[in-house]
Amino acid sequence: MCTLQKRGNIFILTLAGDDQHRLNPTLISTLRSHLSQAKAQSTRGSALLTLAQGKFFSNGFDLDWAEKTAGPSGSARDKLLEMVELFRPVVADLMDLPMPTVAAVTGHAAAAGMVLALSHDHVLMRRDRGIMYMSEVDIGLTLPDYFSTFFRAKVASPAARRNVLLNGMKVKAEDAVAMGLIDSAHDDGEKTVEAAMQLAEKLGKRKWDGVVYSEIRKSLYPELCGLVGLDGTGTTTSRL
Ligand SMILES: CCCCCCCCCCCCC/C=C/C(=O)SCCNC(=O)CCNC(=O)[C@H](O)C(C)(C)COP(=O)(O)OP(=O)(O)OC[C@H]1O[C@@H](n2cnc3c(N)ncnc32)[C@H](O)[C@@H]1OP(=O)(O)O
Repeated sequence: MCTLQKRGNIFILTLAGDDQHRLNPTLISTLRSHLSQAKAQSTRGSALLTLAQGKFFSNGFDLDWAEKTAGPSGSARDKLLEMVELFRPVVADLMDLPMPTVAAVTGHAAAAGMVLALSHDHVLMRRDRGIMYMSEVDIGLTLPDYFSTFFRAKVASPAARRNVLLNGMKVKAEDAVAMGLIDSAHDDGEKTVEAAMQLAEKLGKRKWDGVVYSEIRKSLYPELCGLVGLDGTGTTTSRL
C-alpha cells in the first residue's frame, strides 16, 4: 500500500506497512496515481519525498504474485514481464515529474525496488540497516532494457555497475555513497527521513519552474527517456 500526503509544499509518498513493498500491479497502479496527483497539484516550490515504513524500502517485483496468477496456461515469466512493462511508466513518471524528487531509503531496496529509489534526483539512505541489491544475476533473471540503460545513465562508474549488476553486490549505505549510487548515509531511518525532508524543503525554496526542471532532468538521460516513452530532448518552454 502507499499513501500520498502534503506537508507544506512537500508531497510525501509513503510505502506504508511493514511488508516488503513488493511492486505488483496493485502497488504500481497506486504509485502512478499518486505521482499523477502530485504532478497535477504541483506549483513552484513543490518537491517529492518518497520513504517507506518497515524493514524494506521495496524488495522488487512481486514474484509470488507472478507465480500465483500464472495459472495452468500462462507462465510466471509472462506475469513477471507484465510487471516489467507496468513499472516502465513509473520510471517515466519520476523522470517527468515537475519538481525535485528525494528518496529516503529507510530499508532494503532490491532489484526494481532499487530502480525505484534511484529514479529520484537525490537518494539518502540509512547506514545501520538495509542494503541496495540488484538480485537478478543471483536469481537467474536478465535485465529489462530500461534497467540496463538506467544504470548506464545513473551510475557513472563502470566498476560500480559491474559490482552491482554482475557481482550481485549487497551495498550498504556508506559503500553506496563511495560508489556514487547515492548522495548520503545517515545513522538510522528517522535521521534519514529528517535529512531528506530538510533537503526537499531546501530544494522547494528555490521555487523553480517545474516544467523547466523536468525538461532539464530529461535532457540528462535522453536514452533512458526514450526507452520509457518520454521525449528526452530537453526542449523547454523557455521564455527566451
Ligand atoms: C536466459 C533466460 C533468462 C530468463 C529471463 C526472464 C526475463 C523476465 C523479466 C526479468 C525481469 C528482471 C527484473 C527483475 C526485477 C525484480 O524486482 S525481480 C524481484 C527481485 N527481488 C528479490 O530478488 C528479493 C531480493 N531480496 C533479498 O534477497 C533479501 O530480502 C535481502 C534484501 C537480501 C534482505 O534479506 P534479509 O535476510 O531479510 O536481510 P536482513 O535480515 O535485514 O539483513 C541480512 C543481514 O545483514 C545485516 N544487515 C542488513 N543491513 C545491514 C547494514 N546496513 N549494515 C550492517 N548489517 C546489515 C542484518 O543485520 C542481517 O545480518 P544477520 O542478522 O547477522 O543475519
